[in-house]
Amino acid sequence: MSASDRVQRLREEIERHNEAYYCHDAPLVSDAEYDRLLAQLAALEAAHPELLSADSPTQRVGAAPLPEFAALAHATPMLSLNNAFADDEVAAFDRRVREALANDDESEIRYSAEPKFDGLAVSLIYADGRLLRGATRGDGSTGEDVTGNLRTLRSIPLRLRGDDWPAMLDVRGEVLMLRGDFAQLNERQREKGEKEFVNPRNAAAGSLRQLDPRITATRPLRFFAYGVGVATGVALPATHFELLDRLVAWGFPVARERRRVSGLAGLLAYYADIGRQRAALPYAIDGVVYKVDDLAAQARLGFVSRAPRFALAHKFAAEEAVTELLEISVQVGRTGALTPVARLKPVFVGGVTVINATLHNEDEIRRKDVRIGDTVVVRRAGDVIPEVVRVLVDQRPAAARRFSMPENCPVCGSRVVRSDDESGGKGVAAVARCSGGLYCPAQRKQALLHFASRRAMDIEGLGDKLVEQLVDNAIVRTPADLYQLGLVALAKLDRLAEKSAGNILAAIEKSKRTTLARFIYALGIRNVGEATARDLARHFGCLEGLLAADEVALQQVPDVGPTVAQCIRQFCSEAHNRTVIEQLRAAGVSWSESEPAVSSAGAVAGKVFVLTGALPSLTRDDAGRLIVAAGGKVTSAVSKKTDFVVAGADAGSKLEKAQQLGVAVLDEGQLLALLQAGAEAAAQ
Ligand SMILES: NC(=O)c1ccc[n+]([C@@H]2O[C@H](COP(=O)([O-])OP(=O)(O)OC[C@H]3O[C@@H](n4cnc5c(N)ncnc54)[C@H](O)[C@@H]3O)[C@@H](O)[C@H]2O)c1
Ligand SMILES: [Zn+2]
Repeated sequence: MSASDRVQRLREEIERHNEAYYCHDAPLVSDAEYDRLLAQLAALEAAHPELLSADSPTQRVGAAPLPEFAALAHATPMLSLNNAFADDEVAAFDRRVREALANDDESEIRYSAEPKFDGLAVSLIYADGRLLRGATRGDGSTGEDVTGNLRTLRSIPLRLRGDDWPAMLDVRGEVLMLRGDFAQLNERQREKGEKEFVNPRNAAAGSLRQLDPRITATRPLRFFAYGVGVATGVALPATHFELLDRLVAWGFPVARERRRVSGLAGLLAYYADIGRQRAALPYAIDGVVYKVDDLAAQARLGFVSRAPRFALAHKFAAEEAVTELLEISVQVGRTGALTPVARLKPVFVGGVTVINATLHNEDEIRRKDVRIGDTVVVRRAGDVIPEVVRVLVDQRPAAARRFSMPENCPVCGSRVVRSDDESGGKGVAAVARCSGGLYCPAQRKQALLHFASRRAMDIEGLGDKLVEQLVDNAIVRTPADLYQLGLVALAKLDRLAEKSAGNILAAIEKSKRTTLARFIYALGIRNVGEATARDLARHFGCLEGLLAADEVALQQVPDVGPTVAQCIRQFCSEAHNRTVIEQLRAAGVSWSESEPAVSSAGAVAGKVFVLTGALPSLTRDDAGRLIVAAGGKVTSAVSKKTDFVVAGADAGSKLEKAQQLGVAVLDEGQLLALLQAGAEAAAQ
């Protein structure tokens, strides 16, 4: 293809993206991809100056205003900024400024440094201190009149404060949406079944460019001022930094993070500092902006076609990039949850090369309609795991394939089951899990630690480090293997002296005598905690009864609902788990078949207790055991069903809740008295 054809193609493609981005607030590609295309075009035009034309996207700002809005001509143009990504580009900028201002090399330039807001630029015209008109940037010389919409923003003063303002003032600044507000807006849009926005910038632009200001009024938009276009009638300060102070005095919000810095070192230090704060800032920024602070010097430096010479945008590495999704594979986590992971064509994003990105779960894949072979937008922000944000559907190849979760665990082959799950703040989502909890290598360490924990089989000394070594050296695969361990194998492990190896073997041996409740709890069945395990043990009396029970039978047990019943059923019907249970029993793990009869006559029997705070002499576990032995029940959350809250020192929200609900509150002494009374009643 000839250079002229390539230039033509690129211009058409870029114009298409400009229209989608600036006119419809719905970009088709990531900013990084767009910037790449623009850089390609600029490079071609530089190599072939004869192809350069004034209407090239490299020479213009933004896009023409939409005809739906009245056009508003800017008295002084609203320009873009020259961009830099690398430090040496910043050094070149600083050098150019010094040369143009004929500074000798000794004195450093003073700059005003500010965050680069990722929103959209507007101009606000004040006449005699009152907001007269407001417009978008448009193509730089003509914008869209959005006065009515801008009036709905609380952060834009309708009247200027003080009385030293210019008779005519053109304030330049950015309209944006705070990240928290953006997330909430998208949540609402999703609930209403309306279009979600790709990012805060597009949400802000789409919200401001509404034909009906009443809609804009419902959108959480903010304004931050960063400059002045025109000011008549009063003398302005000598520096940009002081001009920002003046804007504050007139009632405008400006960036709190702005600083005055000197020379190249000052610029780069500021860039690094804001880069560290970036993820914690309430608004999205895509870099920082450096401006020569001295306003007279700014005027001398002037402008090139589409940007001032006195300013530079130093951008952060793109947090989003576009790449190809080659395959979807499945990872099994410590708790058995299956996570689909996108295998990507390597792409540079957020400062590193990314080859995998999470797809979270099957619902997310369906919601985003991600298919194998798709071109996708990948985001990596801060230290967050890279994720697939969305698909560029118009680039989908015919051969793209849908993904479905495997029926069997890719690690151990056990059946995969789906259950509703609270997944970290994202609400309820159907999570696919491997049901081979006792057998699955992916879940081994977790399962063993739980099995050995104090309230389960109580194997003293079998902690994190040891489990790690036992599993990594393939000495132990399932809890049943623990009972086959010998001194020789154990003593070979790092840092384990013969004596402590002996202690651990003794602890393992001792754990063989247990109770049914502990054993059930030790199995680590999802949603079966200590209290439920106890209820199950009491209800069925023997393990065989539990293993044989169907979901209906399981729901006869107090507090066992459909979800818990289903979890138990799935666990017990997985053949791999049954094998491990048989091996455990064969190794000698045992309990007396009917649990010790519980007293039921006392004041405590059948009552529901919640323990909170530190008791003076009993540990919380001891108190719990005493209550259970007396036939009571211990739960963790206070509700209307709670009979007593036992509160010690530093009791917090649970005590408050009890007081709200009018639940009786006991101290340790009162609890012991109640237990005593219960025991006496039971003895009669
Ligand atoms: N994804 C797409 O399809 C697509 C299409 C077009 C443009 N874009 C993106 O838009 C951007 C280019 O647009 P641009 O020409 O507005 O350039 P720009 O956003 O890189 O820089 C100029 C703008 O910076 C803003 N700004 C923020 N903080 C500022 C501050 N403190 N002082 C001065 N100005 C500040 C102003 O709004 C100004 O108009 C690029 O990031 C590009 O990737 C993307
Ligand atoms: Zn598995």
